[in-house]
Amino acid sequence: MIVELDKMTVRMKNPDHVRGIISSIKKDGINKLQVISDFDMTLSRFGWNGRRCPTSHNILDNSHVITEEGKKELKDLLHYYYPIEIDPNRTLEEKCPLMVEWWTRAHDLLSQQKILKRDIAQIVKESEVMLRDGFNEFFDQLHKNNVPLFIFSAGVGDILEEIIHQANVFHPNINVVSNYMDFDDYGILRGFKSPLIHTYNKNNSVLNNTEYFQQLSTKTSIILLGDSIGDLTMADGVASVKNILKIGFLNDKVEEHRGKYLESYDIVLERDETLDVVNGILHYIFTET
Ligand SMILES: Nc1ccn([C@@H]2O[C@H](COP(=O)(O)O)[C@@H](O)[C@H]2O)c(=O)n1
Repeated sequence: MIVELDKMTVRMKNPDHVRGIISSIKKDGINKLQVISDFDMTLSRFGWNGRRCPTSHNILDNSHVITEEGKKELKDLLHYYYPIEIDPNRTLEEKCPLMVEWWTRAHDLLSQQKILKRDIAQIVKESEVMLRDGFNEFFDQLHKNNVPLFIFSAGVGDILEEIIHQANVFHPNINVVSNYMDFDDYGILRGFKSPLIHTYNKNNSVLNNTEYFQQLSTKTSIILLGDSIGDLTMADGVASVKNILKIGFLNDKVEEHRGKYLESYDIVLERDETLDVVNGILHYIFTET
């Protein structure tokens, strides 16, 4: 029914279950659907031409406005904490305080760098960030069909919004919750607004009374897109979920993480830098039969 599900990059623990959820979403109709997605390494690419693409944090870290010493300190943090973030042998209880430590230290370093609000657009333009192939179709299909897209990101909100704007796909159906920069009256970065969102607290605890989801209480079918085990709780604020299809991009240390991802996500996309499968599913749901 969806040819993209036959791609070599697709793995499913229970293909019949997946087809069942997709059929239920289609049967319940477009009016009941919402998409909840992570940003970094989910809507943006993990790699291109054998090189890692930057996260929204990395875009700032590597930019011309950061001193050489600042760049080194930020890189040292990345090299220390990223392996912890993706370590399958550590528990969430172990990881959470360390993630808070990473984000806090990185945000403090960035806040000492005199970053100007007016430089953000240029910083993004000069970066190597790329949205996944097929992003135009993804954003446009959702917009055209009035399907809300909620982007829940532990990245930097100002940066990811600018990326989406520069790609000309920031449509009115999009809502973002992320870490936003706090600029003073002179437009100089002074800190980051709370609450701090890291990989493993993407749930109700950082959504203001889940006001957004309350407005969307009739949207009982969900397609969830993520690249980390932490992304699986992004839909926890939705009161009445009838159908949920969880699609996970497995980008890094694929063999080591495969088992856990197959247990957790309905569809696992291994080293797939495209949105082909998501677009195929959306196209099937949106096409009248
Ligand atoms: N200082 C930091 C902190 C985090 N990261 C990475 O950004 C990703 C953001 O999370 P999403 O929820 O948007 O996927 C996260 O996976 C961290 O690896 C960073 O690069 N620098």
